[in-house]
Amino acid sequence: MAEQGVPARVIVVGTGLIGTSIALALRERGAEVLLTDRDRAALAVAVELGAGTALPDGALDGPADLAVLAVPPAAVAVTLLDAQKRGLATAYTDVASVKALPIAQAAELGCDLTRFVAGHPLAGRERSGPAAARADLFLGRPWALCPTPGTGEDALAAVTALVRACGAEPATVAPDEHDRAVALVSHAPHVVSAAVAARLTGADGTALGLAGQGVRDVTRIAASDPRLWIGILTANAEPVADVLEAVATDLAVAASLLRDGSEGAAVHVADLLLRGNAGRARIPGKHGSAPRTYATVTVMIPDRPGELAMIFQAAGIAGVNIEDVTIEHSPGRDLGALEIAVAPEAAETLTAELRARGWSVPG
Ligand SMILES: NC(=O)C1=CN([C@@H]2O[C@H](COP(=O)(O)OP(=O)(O)OC[C@H]3O[C@@H](n4cnc5c(N)ncnc54)[C@H](O)[C@@H]3O)[C@@H](O)[C@H]2O)C=CC1
Ligand SMILES: O=C(O)C(=O)Cc1ccc(O)cc1
Repeated sequence: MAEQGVPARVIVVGTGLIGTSIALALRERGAEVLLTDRDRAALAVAVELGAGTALPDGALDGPADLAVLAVPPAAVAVTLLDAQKRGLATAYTDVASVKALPIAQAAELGCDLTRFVAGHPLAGRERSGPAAARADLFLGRPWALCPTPGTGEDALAAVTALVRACGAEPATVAPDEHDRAVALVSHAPHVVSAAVAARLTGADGTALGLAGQGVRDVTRIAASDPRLWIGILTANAEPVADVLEAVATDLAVAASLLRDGSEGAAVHVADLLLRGNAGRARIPGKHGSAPRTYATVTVMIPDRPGELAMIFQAAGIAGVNIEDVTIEHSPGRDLGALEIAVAPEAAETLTAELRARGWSVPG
């Protein structure tokens, strides 16, 4: 039985990364979840993972509390119309990364918008498909909701309950404002990441062998599915183009200043780097809290099975909470530098504990 406040019966249309992650989160809270996808293999994997059971083709014994449309942006409106014609649920939501266009398309198709609340979880991965799904994907993450003036209260309550059941924080925002915001914090960064990664297609072995954590960080999201992303970018074209033009200006100015080579030019390049520091510091920390500065403890780790687990165990014994970790691999060597972010007051305790157990903590 579903836990208190969790929608009892939910239909998920589209069992890819996001649909299956939502389904897994709901199953953990005891909800009944019915799944459907036009790709039979994606549906079969989601069922196999325990995300729910396949939605029968015929009539249901009554509408579900909620149908979640976890399909690409261009498919949201037609999928909503089809689901409403079948009477699948009493309330509907989607998860598309763009909001204004799918809502306008749904209105044009004559969908019942009183029962639809457009949504967008601000959590995801660079991998697609049900195999990459995780029940904890949305924990502590914002989830934008875009009710319109005609949205029914019951529908809003049902979708808000879904968001909370997934462990996320609902954030109400107008569709246009949402699209401008995500152009800045998600869509334009995606194109910039792709542009940097695209330079690597012509890189030789020497350059690739020298690749460190920086280029890995900047290009992580460039590994995403281009078919999904072209749909996102074209559906939010103007706001994304605005941000890209501003970034392009900064880059062009930096390039010409570097060619100039004078001391005055370097000061202007430094100004961009300082603005970068300031912008980065404004990104909220975990669970939307104010950004926090952590201390980094760097420990050299041999590439051996179980090494990381032992370090985490040592931190636990020392009573130190690990906030984040990154591993910097030395190309061609069986050694890596593990950077552990901890509260500044815990850095000394962790360093002493690791050294006492034989690890090398330089500095
Ligand atoms: N990938 C990410 O990190 C995030 C994606 N989103 C949004 O979530 C939605 C789904 O994205 P992903 O799960 O990443 O994609 P995905 O490619 O993993 O899954 C999409 C699924 O929808 C199915 N599908 C496509 N058209 C369909 C239709 N007409 N009827 C039934 N099923 C259909 C596909 O077969 C596929 O299984 C997109 O709208 C995307 O903008 C939102 C937040 C994060
Ligand atoms: O992989 C990541 O870190 C992401 O940022 C994924 C992501 C992709 C699309 C969205 O609409 C929201 C989040």
